[in-house]
Amino acid sequence: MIDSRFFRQECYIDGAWIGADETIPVDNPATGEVIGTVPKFARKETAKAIDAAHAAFADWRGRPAAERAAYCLKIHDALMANQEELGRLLTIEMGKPLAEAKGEVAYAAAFFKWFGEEARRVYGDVVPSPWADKRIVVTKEPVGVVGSITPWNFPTAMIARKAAAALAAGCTVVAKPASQTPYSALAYGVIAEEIGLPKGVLNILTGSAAAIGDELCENPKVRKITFTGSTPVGKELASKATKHMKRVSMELGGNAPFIVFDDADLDRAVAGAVASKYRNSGQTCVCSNRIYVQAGVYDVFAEKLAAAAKALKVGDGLEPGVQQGPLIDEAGVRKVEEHIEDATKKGAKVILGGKRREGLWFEPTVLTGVTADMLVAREETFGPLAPLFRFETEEEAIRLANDTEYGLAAYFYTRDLGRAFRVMEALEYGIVGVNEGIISTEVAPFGGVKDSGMGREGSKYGLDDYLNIKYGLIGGL
Ligand SMILES: NC(=O)C1=CN([C@@H]2O[C@H](COP(=O)(O)OP(=O)(O)OC[C@H]3O[C@@H](n4cnc5c(N)ncnc54)[C@H](OP(=O)(O)O)[C@@H]3O)[C@@H](O)[C@H]2O)C=CC1
Ligand SMILES: O=C(O)CCCC(=O)O
Repeated sequence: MIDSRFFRQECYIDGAWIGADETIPVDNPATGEVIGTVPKFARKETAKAIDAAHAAFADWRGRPAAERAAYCLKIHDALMANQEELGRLLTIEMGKPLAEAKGEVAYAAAFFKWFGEEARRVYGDVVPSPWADKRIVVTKEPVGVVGSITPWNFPTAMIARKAAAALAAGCTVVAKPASQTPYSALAYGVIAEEIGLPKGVLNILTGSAAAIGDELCENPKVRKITFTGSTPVGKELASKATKHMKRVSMELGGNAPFIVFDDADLDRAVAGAVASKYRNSGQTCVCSNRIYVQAGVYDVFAEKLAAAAKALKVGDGLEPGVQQGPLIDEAGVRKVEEHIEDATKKGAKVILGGKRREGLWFEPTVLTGVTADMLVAREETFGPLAPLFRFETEEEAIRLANDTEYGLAAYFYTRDLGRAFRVMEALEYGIVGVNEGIISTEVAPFGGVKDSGMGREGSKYGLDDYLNIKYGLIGGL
């Protein structure tokens, strides 16, 4: 049992906490211990939450933007005031090191601040009219009830990216977190209660993913589906959402290339690769998945990366100084093993790590001699495995980097300004880090192209995903 007022084992629907007979156990990936349960709700309870959000919508959208902004800022303040406690809860259910978990809480809070500020800047337009006696007015309106489904790897921040934009825009929300990490999400219910957010504006429910997903997609009162998670589930949800022509935002899988050119600042590239690859033990959709290194610096880069990765401290995320927590579950560990096994069978060499440790930990791993025919070139590993591919020319690097159905984040390192622009423009990705391994910030648009999804989160563009445009023609002047 976790000693925290944020630890709630019931769902938050229409401003009330509701339990269930049927529950889902939740464990701590570092210890394997069951830390609690959450309700296993299905369609009926989801419909109830949707009704609550629908009933709350008219009042919420009608409030002045400044009032909605004030609530967002209160959520920001509550997250920051409880950063340590919420960070611990996140580490216990998800496994990431406490420093990263606290960083995630601050990252989540930043979205509430950003969108709270943006709420007051939802401008419209007056379009020059082609008629002397008519005027054209364009306004923006909240889309309505939003159904949000989020993954386990950023249980606090992924809800924030969606709910902050939705609430600021005037939408109400029904949020379904991942079953493996529900408590960080339910903590928003405690915050909503404490700051007096009107009931029904934010509802959080746990349970059967398929049943909740179906109700969110098929219930016509929901006007938008926003999802972060795997590409197959995202495609399924997007296709179901077409039944009622709902708006959709999809933040899906990635297969990020990380390119190191001969002219790169190698130490900077190594630091960027470590940050990008091993953040959250490799469990992010923007983690570099394929590291392409130009032939002239391949060996020295491999050596430096292995040395840096070797220094990472692996252990329970609550232990001071730990930088690599456990993976989320056994399937996650098996996927890393499978990628290593496949690569070594086809000729790759393990120069660091390569093995799991007792429990769900995996050693930070570096592979050399990796080629395009290996599994790791095509699939997202979602673990602490850095595969190094060798390339000769800029054209080859771009071709290899783009040779994937994904298009979320890409990274490259060069000191040549012309190359920086050329390669940035040639990469078919929604996000490109040039001489930078960490690209996330609430002020920039996060999102992908191709099978990595559609829509943008964060930034001034992030609000548009929650707004409909209305054109008014006023005649008879
Ligand atoms: N883009 C990203 O950030 C992420 C990408 N991934 C990728 O996906 C792989 C699998 O991870 P996984 O957690 O299984 O990702 P999923 O896409 O399965 O899960 C993400 C969210 O979707 C829910 N969900 C699952 N199935 C359905 C469904 N049929 N209808 C509605 N909602 C559903 C999950 O609920 P529940 O937890 O209850 O099953 C969870 O809340 C990872 O290894 C990684 O490659 C994973 C997480 C995040
Ligand atoms: O993995 C994800 O789904 C999101 C990555 C977190 C971020 O950097 O915003």
